[in-house]
Amino acid sequence: MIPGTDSGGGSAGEDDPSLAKRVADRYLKREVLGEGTYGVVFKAIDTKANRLITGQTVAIKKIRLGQYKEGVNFTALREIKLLKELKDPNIIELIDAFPHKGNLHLVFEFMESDLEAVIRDRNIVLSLADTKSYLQMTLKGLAYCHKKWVVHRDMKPNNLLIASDGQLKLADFGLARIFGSPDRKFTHQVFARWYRAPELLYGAKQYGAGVDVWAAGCIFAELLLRRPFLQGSSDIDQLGKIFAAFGTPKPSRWPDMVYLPDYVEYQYVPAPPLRTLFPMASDDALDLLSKMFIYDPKARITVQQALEHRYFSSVPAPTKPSLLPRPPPKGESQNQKPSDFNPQEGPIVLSPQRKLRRVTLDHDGLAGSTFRSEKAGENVKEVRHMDGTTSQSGSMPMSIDLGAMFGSRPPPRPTLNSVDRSHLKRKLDLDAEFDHL
Ligand SMILES: Nc1ncnc2c1ncn2[C@@H]1O[C@H](COP(=O)(O)OP(=O)(O)OP(=O)(O)O)[C@@H](O)[C@H]1O
Repeated sequence: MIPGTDSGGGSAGEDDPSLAKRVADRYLKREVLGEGTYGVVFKAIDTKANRLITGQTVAIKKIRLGQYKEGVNFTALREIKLLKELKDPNIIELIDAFPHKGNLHLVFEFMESDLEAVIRDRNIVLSLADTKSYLQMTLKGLAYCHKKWVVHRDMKPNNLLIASDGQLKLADFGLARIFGSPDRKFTHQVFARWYRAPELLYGAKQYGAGVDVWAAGCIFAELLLRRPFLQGSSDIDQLGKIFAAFGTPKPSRWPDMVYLPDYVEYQYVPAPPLRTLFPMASDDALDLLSKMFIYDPKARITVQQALEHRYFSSVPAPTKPSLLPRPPPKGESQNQKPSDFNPQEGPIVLSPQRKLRRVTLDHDGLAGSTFRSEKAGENVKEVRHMDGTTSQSGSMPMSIDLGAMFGSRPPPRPTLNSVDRSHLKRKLDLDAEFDHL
């Protein structure tokens, strides 16, 4: 137990404000590391890690409680206590959690880098053994949590953090469940869609560990391709991209599909050979990928089965974590990511006519019309069809041109600098606020 905090099993300072202040005093705030879906993250020094070690670097995620104020004390803190009990080499350790000044502070072990930085770093060459190692650590972390009945639901490469010893650790476990589905208007969530399983995209309310397997499959694919695999610009487009890659599912292949809340029928397209999408992958890698991308979540491979797949026992053996190639630690390269996002680049939207209810024009300076999907209320710039035509509503072509889907260079991820300067402003404001801790 942490000195100066309660010993009764509750989160530190949960019901005693002076105790919360004492806990907050324990952490010396350093720079802002970034801002995510749930709040801003700071680097901090733990001045009282334990009697022997002081000055341990930690990362503190400060979660704005605003909208959760009513319910967070009981449900969320109880869930967070459960997260504190998750201890595994491939799970980021939640060291402490305490409320302070209306915010919830989650204290994590500090991590030097993340998998997104590895994938994006063009100076890094990833061998087959390196890819195998990163995937294996991802699956091991998932296997531990699934055994404890915790589903991540928000797996993506920037949630896979990398420690100084090369160990990959899953972060943000359980936060989606505790704090609800994040608001998709945040840029972060736009990317989360690329890793979302088809059952989630079809609006499944009840889902299982299979959503994490699908996301891990997307991450595996991204490691092989060195770019995000299925980059949908809306939920509808995401399903279109998935079906273009793996063929439109027939109800015989996924019987529960037609009962999902947002189910719509897509025109049938056959699956191209997987090998055409991953020309460099080994046969074992392709076999595992195909099992992680099975449509019916009940038939999809489990994480444990994936770990036992022959891909992991065949040569080459996974690289030892300490020998894995890594980008420079945070701070050295973090803020120098090139901005290559082009907001003028319209997404390709493949959407069944039935999905469309309303199409509005907007005039915010970016080219094209605004597409509003009935399901998610998402606005998408310009509806551009596979044949190069554009339209505002109605008769959308149902043909899928794989060349258009996979041939062209995908739009790169936006960076903070290029798309959302207001985030930066908010970060700085919060930075000042944290000084009062
Ligand atoms: N334990 C940690 N150690 C070091 N840096 C961290 C840690 N946790 C988060 N960060 C960094 O803080 C920033 C914000 O992280 P956060 O997890 O809140 O959002 P994100 O991963 O960027 O997006 P999302 O919330 O959508 O997952 C990121 O740059 C992330 O790498």
